[in-house]
Amino acid sequence: MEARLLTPPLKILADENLPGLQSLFAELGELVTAPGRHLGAADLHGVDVLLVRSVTQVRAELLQGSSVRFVGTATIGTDHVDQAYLAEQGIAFHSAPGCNAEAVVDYTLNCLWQWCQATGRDLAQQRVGILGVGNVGSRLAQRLQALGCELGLCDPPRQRREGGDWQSLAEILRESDIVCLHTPLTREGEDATWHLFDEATLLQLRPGACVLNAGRGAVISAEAMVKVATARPDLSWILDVWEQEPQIDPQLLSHAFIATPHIAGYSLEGKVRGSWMLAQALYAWLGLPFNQPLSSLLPEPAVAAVHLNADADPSLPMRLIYDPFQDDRALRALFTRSPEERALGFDRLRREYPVRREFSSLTLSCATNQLPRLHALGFSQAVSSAVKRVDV
Ligand SMILES: NC(=O)c1ccc[n+]([C@@H]2O[C@H](COP(=O)([O-])OP(=O)(O)OC[C@H]3O[C@@H](n4cnc5c(N)ncnc54)[C@H](O)[C@@H]3O)[C@@H](O)[C@H]2O)c1
Ligand SMILES: O=C(O)[C@H](O)[C@H](O)COP(=O)(O)O
Repeated sequence: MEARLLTPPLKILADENLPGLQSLFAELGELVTAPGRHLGAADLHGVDVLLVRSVTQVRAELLQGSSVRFVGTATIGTDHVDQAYLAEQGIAFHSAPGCNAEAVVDYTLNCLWQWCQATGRDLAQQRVGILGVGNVGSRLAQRLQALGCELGLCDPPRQRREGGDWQSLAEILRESDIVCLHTPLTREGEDATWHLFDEATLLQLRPGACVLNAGRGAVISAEAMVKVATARPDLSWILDVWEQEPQIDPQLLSHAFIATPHIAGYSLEGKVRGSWMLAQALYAWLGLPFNQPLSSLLPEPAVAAVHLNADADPSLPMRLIYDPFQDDRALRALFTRSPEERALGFDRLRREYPVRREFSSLTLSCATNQLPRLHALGFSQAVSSAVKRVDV
């Protein structure tokens, strides 16, 4: 148990891209915001609590000699934080496990649906291999299974802990039409994922397969991916994360079927839930009650209910919520510019990301027999007369 050394008023430094800051943290003291990518030791003068996103490297170089006692990251991934150093220094650390997992699943289903449409496939008929079956992977498995997809699951740490029916990476590569990567980025130990997909691994993909990476870029070697994509034009790539963000290899981008700027988890719900989970953790650490419900931070969605007519395209509600090609076009448009401008543009696209709601924010009714399939995709079912309905 960590000693609680702090009592309000506190000085809190937070990434300017965390939503809900005023409402969640302002009463604890002085709240200062800054762009996270370039935070340096000089910014931490007198700071007690540091709240970051994945773009801030939280390591000894940043924290040495600082007054910070609590670090929170409003993200699922924690590879940007040296947790061993924090523990050694007695600095409390909290992340936001699962905060944007639903958003990543929405993104993944939407992109896979688009890929199937473009290549004349039926998503329900595909065999999907999922690598990393945690908060994201297990939700994805549930929704794909409800759609009727055949699944292969690979998660060696869970396999060792729980036993049961799992596949090896080699089996996933050999048997899957679609391979989805949802592992953390780790560099040490028997499950290390850094460059887990090198040239030899990628060459084992079955003909015509699609790889989707919404985990961390460096789980696939970018160099190997360019080589294999060039040699194997039968393969498709859906990439939300990139080795060396915010720099992206233009060659790799040119091979991607869908390319997005690390926004798979960027639903409004996901981002707000991240901040809210940090507030819960900080209040608990301070020994203070925290009573703010998550719902108080979320506005009503612009469209809360949709009725699909008999001839409506069943992918319509997915596209209504989110069109990955909009993000894809915005990212590719940066590539007429210099490398420096592209990197700045990558961060700008993320900073100014438009409001995107989760599938579950939309209640569907339907005049066709598509309803069970749409509900399996994650849309809500109950139709209340109180919600605004749009007929399409
Ligand atoms: N693109 C985005 O916007 C976005 C959003 C959220 C999370 N992420 C990334 O996705 C990752 C997964 O998220 P999550 O919430 O499911 O995390 P999680 O920790 O709940 O699950 C990760 C799973 O991967 C498994 N795993 C670890 N090493 C593995 C290996 N070598 N092979 C197969 N499985 C392995 C773990 O056992 C665990 O079950 C995060 O660590 C984060 O880096 C990206
Ligand atoms: O790990 C996560 O939660 C996601 O990758 C998250 O969406 C990262 O977003 P960022 O913190 O870079 O804004």
